[in-house]
Amino acid sequence: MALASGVRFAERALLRPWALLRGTTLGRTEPAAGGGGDGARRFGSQRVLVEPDAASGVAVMKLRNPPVNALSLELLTELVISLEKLENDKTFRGVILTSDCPRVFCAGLDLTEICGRNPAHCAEYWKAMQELWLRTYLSSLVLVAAINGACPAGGCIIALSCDCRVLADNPKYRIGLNETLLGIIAPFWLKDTYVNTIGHRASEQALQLGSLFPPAEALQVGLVDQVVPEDQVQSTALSEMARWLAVPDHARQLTKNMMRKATADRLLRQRDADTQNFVSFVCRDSIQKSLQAYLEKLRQRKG
Ligand SMILES: CCCCCCCCCCC/C=C/C(=O)SCCNC(=O)CCNC(=O)[C@H](O)C(C)(C)COP(=O)(O)OP(=O)(O)OC[C@H]1O[C@@H](n2cnc3c(N)ncnc32)[C@H](O)[C@@H]1OP(=O)(O)O
Repeated sequence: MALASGVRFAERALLRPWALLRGTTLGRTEPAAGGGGDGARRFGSQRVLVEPDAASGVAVMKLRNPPVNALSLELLTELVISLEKLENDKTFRGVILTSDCPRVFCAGLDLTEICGRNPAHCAEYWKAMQELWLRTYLSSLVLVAAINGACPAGGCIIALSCDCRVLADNPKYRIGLNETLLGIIAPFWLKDTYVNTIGHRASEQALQLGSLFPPAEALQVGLVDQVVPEDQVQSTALSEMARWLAVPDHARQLTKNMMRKATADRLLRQRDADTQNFVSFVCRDSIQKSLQAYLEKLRQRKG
């Protein structure tokens, strides 16, 4: 997507979010299969499908950026806008976040967005990543992640930003922050999110080792709240949602804010410096070589 450079992503997203979606179809509304009234209409964009149920106040948001839901700039943008749209519609109190791609929830950062790209592009990309994290982490909605596939790195961060996580019981669906194995370092706000979820010692170990946990271990360490057979992920996510929605919104929202604000504020205070750090780090020759080699390995693994 060719975006004018030099203008901050967040400013543009807040002022004219639709302008970011050149070449996408966000806002399109179409009847859901077998659906009838407004509550069954779905909307969304090319890469984010939203199935709203006005009656229950819950929307299912599906990532569909095949083959692996890598977080491209377009996907990040569309996620932020879809979430904002639901936040602004008082009909909705909860969102179930899941994948429309088989076997993968989200493969994390789209490495092609930071490999062989210029610093301006990397900066724009990183600002979009920050924006998505801030929006999800502080969302007033109840967010439940229905993790129906592999969930490494940036995928794990999206899941950790939700209020609750349900993981399908499949040994291939591993979850965790594996950045060190790519030769990169999770920034402080990813680390903080990890620590807030599984505690300091477990994070220290898992972050350094780049651990990707299979379901039983993910449950044991507290990375996910439930592990269920694959065909029960959605229904369990809905049951969890009902449990969270049974709490009065204002009390739950204020409590969420109390628990998360300090972590988010830490990034808000130094967002530009964090972007600078990211750009200067990923643009180093040595890091570019590591990323290139990792991408190459992924591509060859397939054959
Ligand atoms: C002090 C300074 C501080 C600054 C800090 C800077 C560092 C910032 C760190 C930011 C934190 C976040 C980091 C990340 O998210 S990095 C991405 C990590 N992701 C991974 O390691 C996952 C890699 N992918 C996989 O393991 C598998 O693809 C997966 C298990 C997800 C699915 O396996 P499957 O067998 O189903 O699919 P394939 O492996 O065959 O993949 C299909 C094609 O997709 C391409 N692919 C996969 N992952 C990515 C990706 N993340 N980005 C881009 N492309 C990806 C893969 O190459 C295949 O492509 P081809 O079809 O062309 O072969």
